[in-house]
Amino acid sequence: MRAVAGYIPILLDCEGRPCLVIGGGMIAERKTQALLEAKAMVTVISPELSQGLFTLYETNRIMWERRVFAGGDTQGYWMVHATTDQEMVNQRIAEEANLKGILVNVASHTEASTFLNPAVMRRGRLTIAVSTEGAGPIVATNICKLLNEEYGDEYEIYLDFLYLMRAEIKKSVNSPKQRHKLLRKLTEYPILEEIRQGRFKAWSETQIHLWIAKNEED
Ligand SMILES: C[C@@]1(CC(=O)O)c2cc3[nH]c(cc4nc(cc5[nH]c(cc(n2)[C@H]1CCC(=O)O)[C@@](C)(CC(=O)O)[C@@H]5CCC(=O)O)C(CC(=O)O)=C4CCC(=O)O)c(CCC(=O)O)c3CC(=O)O
Ligand SMILES: NC(=O)C1=CN([C@@H]2O[C@H](COP(=O)(O)OP(=O)(O)OC[C@H]3O[C@@H](n4cnc5c(N)ncnc54)[C@H](O)[C@@H]3O)[C@@H](O)[C@H]2O)C=CC1
Repeated sequence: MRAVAGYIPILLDCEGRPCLVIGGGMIAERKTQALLEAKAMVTVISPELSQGLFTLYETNRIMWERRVFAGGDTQGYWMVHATTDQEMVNQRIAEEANLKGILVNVASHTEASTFLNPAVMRRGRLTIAVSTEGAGPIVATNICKLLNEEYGDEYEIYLDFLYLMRAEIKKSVNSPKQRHKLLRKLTEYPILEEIRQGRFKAWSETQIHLWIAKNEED
């Protein structure tokens, strides 16, 4: 058994990157959907496709090579998902990708993967990813459902506000020490409460600069 906590959670920028999904069933469809949401360029290799994948192919959202996996197929890809129902094939895909240093996820065999897909919940700029390191994917999904109730729509508005303020502070305050002070102060400001109570109005540019000027002096 693998020791626990052997993974580093990271967020990957997949935009425009060539990703390969091998297999065309429901699991391939789920992994493809996630890749498309992250704006990846997806190719599927499989003799057949699920209805959902076929629709994506017909609408030119993915490329499809209608055949079984062959040695060398992973060449040139940035990331690979092995999702066939043939464990031996999935293992071969993993070995090949590993030799080439390509990120690989094996749906049928956690230990053969170089990365795992956590359960995910999103609220605008907030992403919460939950992993059980493969022990219980359904438990991970259930924890996400609980978090989904805890972190409501107010976080979307709140993080958009923080994003804007952070960008302004980075632009107009040169000293790193001052920037840190301001960014810390900003998170102490009761914006979330204001949003929850329906009292929050987006700050104008003048308001933002006044706040920066006032808090820089303190
Ligand atoms: C290691 C990991 C690798 C990976 O796929 O990245 C993995 C591995 C395996 N899953 C298996 C089974 C199931 N997985 C799900 C569901 C999900 N699985 C996901 C992730 C992960 N699954 C990664 C670790 C996550 C973590 O850290 O906890 C989710 C969270 C995200 C996603 O898939 O993107 C997604 C939620 C979908 C959603 O929320 O919609 C269901 C339920 C369902 O499908 O409804 C079942 C059936 C019930 C059961 O078996 O528990 C099997 C056995 C296969 C077999 O029996 O042959 C293996 C292989 C093994 O155990 O070795
Ligand atoms: N990680 C996860 O979240 C989960 C993983 N699984 C695992 O994922 C596997 C796939 O699940 P499903 O999509 O439901 O299976 P499925 O049977 O619906 O789809 C398998 C697909 O692989 C294709 N295929 C078979 N041999 C191939 C080859 N040599 N080359 C290319 N494509 C090939 C088939 O044509 C089919 O499209 C399961 O066998 C299971 O081990 C299952 C549930 C959840």
